[in-house]
Amino acid sequence: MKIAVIGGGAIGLLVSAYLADHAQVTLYTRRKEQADQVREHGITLKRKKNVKKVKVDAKVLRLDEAFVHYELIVVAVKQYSIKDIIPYLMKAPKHTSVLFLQNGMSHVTLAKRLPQRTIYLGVVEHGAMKETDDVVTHSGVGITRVALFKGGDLISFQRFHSDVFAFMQENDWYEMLIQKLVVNAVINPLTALYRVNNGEIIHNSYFYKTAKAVFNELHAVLRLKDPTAYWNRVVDVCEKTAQNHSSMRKDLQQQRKTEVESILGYILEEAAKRQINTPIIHFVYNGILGLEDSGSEGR
Ligand SMILES: NC(=O)C1=CN([C@@H]2O[C@H](COP(=O)(O)OP(=O)(O)OC[C@H]3O[C@@H](n4cnc5c(N)ncnc54)[C@H](OP(=O)(O)O)[C@@H]3O)[C@@H](O)[C@H]2O)C=CC1
Ligand SMILES: CC(C)(CO)C(=O)C(=O)O
Repeated sequence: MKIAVIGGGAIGLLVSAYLADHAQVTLYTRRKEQADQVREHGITLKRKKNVKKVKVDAKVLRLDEAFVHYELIVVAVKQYSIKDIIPYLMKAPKHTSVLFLQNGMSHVTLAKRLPQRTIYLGVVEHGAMKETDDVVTHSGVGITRVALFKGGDLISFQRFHSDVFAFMQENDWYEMLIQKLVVNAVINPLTALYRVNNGEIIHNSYFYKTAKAVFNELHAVLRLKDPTAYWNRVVDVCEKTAQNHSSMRKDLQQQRKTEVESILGYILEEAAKRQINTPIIHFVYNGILGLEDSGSEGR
């Protein structure tokens, strides 16, 4: 089986390295230097004390790429880069399946426009850190959940399964994405604003109150079926990743754009449609955009 992975960031490198055990993987990068590096040296995958070099082909993503030989294209760029990838996917064959692996919700609208018959949405519960263009650290072992978004179910993701890189097939893509969205909407912006590790959100009683207030607004907007279960999931992720910096905190520390638009921005759009007041989410959202704009967290 031939698989194309678009985006040589933390998740693109991680997924390419693990899928290469089961398939012929080509990584499509934005920069030529990275494609050359990966083609020449492979991907170095680090997990605890294990270091493994994996051979993976790599190319620069170009508009004349037709993706004709691939059964699956995995999209592993950030939410805000998806719009740049769409023109490439529009040219890919209709019979090639596409899997999106983003946090947040904005990609769902864009995915609807694609000509491909089969589209999957995925949620990555691993932690990954890109060290250099060809080195990735698997910093937290979790699972990857995959749900069919449209079309006939053509790929069994179980075939890519391994002990430390497991896949779980889900039935309801919306429920799967919303579960992750709620976790990211509470933890990521607050840890980034307060400049704390994930655990502090529940261990500091003042931050806990704000987290609960954000959650209550999320619940009002999304009308969560079982709010206690959703809240318990937020607490559980804070416990399990207590020492970690959230991705939004890291993005601000490194003066990069965050994914706040596709996380809180999505919630605010839904709130506006349903005419629900969400002052706390507005406050947090503007705080993140303000920090992004001033680049002040990096100092
Ligand atoms: N990292 C993690 O632990 C987790 C991440 N996720 C989600 O996975 C998604 C990807 O995140 P992550 O891998 O961390 O992000 P990164 O920022 O590490 O990687 C994004 C990659 O996309 C590449 N890219 C951007 N535009 C293009 C383009 N036009 N063509 C080809 N490549 C392009 C970038 O290239 P360049 O380097 O040249 O800019 C970069 O290598 C996000 O939605 C994130 O929320 C989910 C769970 C965990
Ligand atoms: C689960 C969590 C909050 C872990 O840090 C995450 O997905 C992120 O940081 O984006």
